Amino acid sequence: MRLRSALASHAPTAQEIGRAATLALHDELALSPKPGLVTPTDRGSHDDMDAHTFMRSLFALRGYFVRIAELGAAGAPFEALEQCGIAAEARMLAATGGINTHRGSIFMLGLLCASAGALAAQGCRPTPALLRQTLATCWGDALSVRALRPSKLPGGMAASRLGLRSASAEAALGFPTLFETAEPALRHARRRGLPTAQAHLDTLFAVISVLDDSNLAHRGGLEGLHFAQAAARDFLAAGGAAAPKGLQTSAAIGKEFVRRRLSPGGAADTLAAACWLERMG
Ligand SMILES: CC(C)(COP(=O)(O)OP(=O)(O)OC[C@H]1O[C@@H](n2cnc3c(N)ncnc32)[C@H](O[C@H]2O[C@H](COP(=O)(O)OP(=O)(O)OP(=O)(O)O)[C@@H](O)[C@H]2O)[C@@H]1O)[C@@H](O)C(=O)NCCC(=O)NCCS
Ligand SMILES: Nc1ncnc2[nH]cnc12
Repeated sequence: MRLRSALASHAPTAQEIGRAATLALHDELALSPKPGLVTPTDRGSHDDMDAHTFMRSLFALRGYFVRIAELGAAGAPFEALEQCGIAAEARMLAATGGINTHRGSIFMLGLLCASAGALAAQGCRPTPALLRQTLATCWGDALSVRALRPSKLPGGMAASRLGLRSASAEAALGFPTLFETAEPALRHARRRGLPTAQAHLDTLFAVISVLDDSNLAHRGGLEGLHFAQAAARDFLAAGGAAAPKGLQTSAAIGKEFVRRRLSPGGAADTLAAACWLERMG
């Protein structure tokens, strides 16, 4: 077998899996402009964090993603993943001075890295279909039980109060928004030949248009969530980032998000997870 095809077909190591997660978090942070979210030049709807906060956070998490991939490869139970995730949250909070930058990504990307580790232990590459199947097979029951537990987080409590699908519920269903909306949107944008920033922006808006983002619900209630979802649908219906006035329209939506104090943190995490899937491809 030629070296190139052999390298292309090898299962990734825990180091490669974890490194891709750290790079994917940077892919998301680097996207600019982004509606209501932190970018290298803008705090969006946040007074308590900026790009430096996120950089300190993602550096603090680089060992976590490798470790949780190793746990997945070792067939660890959910409780071990949970303890690893909680320890990572503590390191995130220590690095950010107590600011919650990546709690959602610690959860979503952590579970994806664990699934990729479990697949690699079988010599398999982490395709979207195999990742979703592995997540359900290895930890689906525990995730379903977790989703029934009342949330202690502002977003999760808002999601529960408003009858929305929280991050835990999304995980228990095998991250449908990631695998059925974000990954296809990014793949389609690449096939259209869009440059990376436009491909990522269209993917982010595709996620905002369908996700029960508990950050939006916590900050703006159902009205705020539905406003954001409708704005995202209209943006994509008008041609998205590649439309003649795409970037101006995106900036105008961002201005209105900031006026309403809206921040789609869950959509940002889902974009990062889609970037990770692409890097693992
Ligand atoms: C695992 C948990 C985190 C799940 O708890 P819960 O189900 O209650 O989750 P949510 O509150 O619904 O969401 C938690 C974070 O996940 C992101 N998110 C939001 N909606 C969704 C969604 N529908 N699907 C997927 N992910 C979603 C979001 O995280 C991002 O936003 C945060 C930053 O934005 P900001 O507005 O600043 O957020 P806050 O600080 O909360 O608001 P302000 O005070 O500033 O106004 C940041 O976290 C981003 O990542 C949601 O915030 C929980 O059970 C848990 O912590 N478990 C322990 C760890 C564990 O079990 N790990 C398992 C193995 S890895
Ligand atoms: N860039 C960002 N801005 C605000 N919240 C986020 N959560 C994840 N990424 C984020």
